[in-house]
Amino acid sequence: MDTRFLGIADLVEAPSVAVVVDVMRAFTVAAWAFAQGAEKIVLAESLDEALALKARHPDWVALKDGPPAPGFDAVNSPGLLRSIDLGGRTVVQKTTAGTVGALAVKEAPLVLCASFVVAEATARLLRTRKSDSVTFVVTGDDGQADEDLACAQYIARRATEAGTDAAEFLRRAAESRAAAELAEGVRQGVHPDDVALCLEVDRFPFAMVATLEGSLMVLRPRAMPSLTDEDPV
Ligand SMILES: O=C(O)[C@H](CS(=O)(=O)O)OP(=O)(O)O
Ligand SMILES: [Mg+2]
Repeated sequence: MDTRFLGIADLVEAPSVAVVVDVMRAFTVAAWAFAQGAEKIVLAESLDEALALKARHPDWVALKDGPPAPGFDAVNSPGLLRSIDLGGRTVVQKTTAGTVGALAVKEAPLVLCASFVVAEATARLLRTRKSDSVTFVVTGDDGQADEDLACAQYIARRATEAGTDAAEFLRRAAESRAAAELAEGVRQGVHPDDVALCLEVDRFPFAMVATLEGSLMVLRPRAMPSLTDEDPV
C-alpha cells in the first residue's frame, strides 16, 4: 500500500482514498457520538453554518470545540459526550482541525475519519477495499501533531500487518503537545478523562465514512466484520 501523510495545507488534489485523522479530539468525539446513538454527523464549514443548520433543524445537536457557547448544545469532549443520550439524533460538528481536514478532501471518492478508538475497523476497511494508495490527513498543528501522525502511521501499518503493536504509537500520542494541553487545562471544554479516552485502541467496532449528501459532508458509522470473518492478512 502506497501511503502519504499530509497536513491540510499540503493537499493539492483530491486523493482516491483519504483517511483524516484527529485523535484529540474531533474523531474520538465523533465515534463516541455514534456509540451514544447518533444517526449521523454533519461536518460544518463554520460556526455560522453550524448555527444556521441548528436553526433550520432545532432537533439537531450542535457541537463545537473550545468552551460552551450560546446556540451550541455540546462541546468537543469525549468525556462530556459519553453521558449524553444521542439516540437517533443528528449532530452538527465544527472543530478547529478535524472537521476542517475532512472538508478539505470532500471531493475524494472515499473519505474515512479516524482516531485510535476506531483504528482496527478503519484498517480493516482499507484492507477489505484493497486500497493501494491512501492519503492520511494529519489534521493537527499543520500536519505536525504527533498524536495524529502516530495514529495515522499505526493505521497504515495495521492495514498491512494485522499484528502491529500499538504501544509505541500510543506512547507518542500520550506525550504529544495536545495531550499535555488537555491535561494541563490549556484547552477548554475538557473532561478529566479526555486524554485517556482518546488513547483507547479499538474501543469501537466501526469505521467512519464521510460522504457528500447534497451540499453537506455527512459522517456515518460503517460496522466492520470481525477478524475471524475475513481472510488472514
Ligand atoms: O477540541 C480540540 O481538542 C481541538 C480544538 S482546541 O485545540 O482544543 O482548541 O479541535 P480538534 O479539531 O478536535 O483538534
Ligand atoms: Mg486535534
